[in-house]
Amino acid sequence: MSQKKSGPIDVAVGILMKDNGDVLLAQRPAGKAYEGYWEFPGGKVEAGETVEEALKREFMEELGITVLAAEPWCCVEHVYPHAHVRLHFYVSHQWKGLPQSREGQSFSWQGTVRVEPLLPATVPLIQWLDALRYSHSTTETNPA
Ligand SMILES: Nc1nc2c([nH]c(=O)n2[C@H]2C[C@H](O)[C@@H](COP(=O)(O)OP(=O)(O)OP(=O)(O)O)O2)c(=O)[nH]1
Repeated sequence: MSQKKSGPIDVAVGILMKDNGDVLLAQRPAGKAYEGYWEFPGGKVEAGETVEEALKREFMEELGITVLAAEPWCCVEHVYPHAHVRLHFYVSHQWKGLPQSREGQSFSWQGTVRVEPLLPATVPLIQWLDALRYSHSTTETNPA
């Protein structure tokens, strides 16, 4: 008999932020729930992985990017018709590589976020981003 995991599914989500405050968004590919919606890149944490390991794996798989450092930012739970998710948002100012579309998705660097629709659980995060932008020191170097 197959066993279904009860409780929320953990998802690692990364916000790459340039020194000018732009953040990278991705469009969900065809065939996934909420296809065509915009989100921050990331994906489900697999068994035996930490959230940070999942984040690094997803960024390499989806974008070909090496995340060099990322800070946990906030955690949001949301119940969709398809899943109950617990989203672990990380912010990274340090990464290596340029985003490549390895799974056919579109990407966009956004200052004021204008892409839509956004995944419902991600919408509130957009307002909170401004606080982050203003708190980040602009003295750090950004390789991307
Ligand atoms: N990556 C990401 N997922 C989000 C965000 N907001 C949000 O509600 N989610 C939800 C949508 C999905 O239900 C879940 C992510 O699961 P997913 O199916 O995209 O993950 P995955 O890439 O591991 O996909 P798969 O291997 O199962 O195909 O988290 C967000 O900003 N980024």
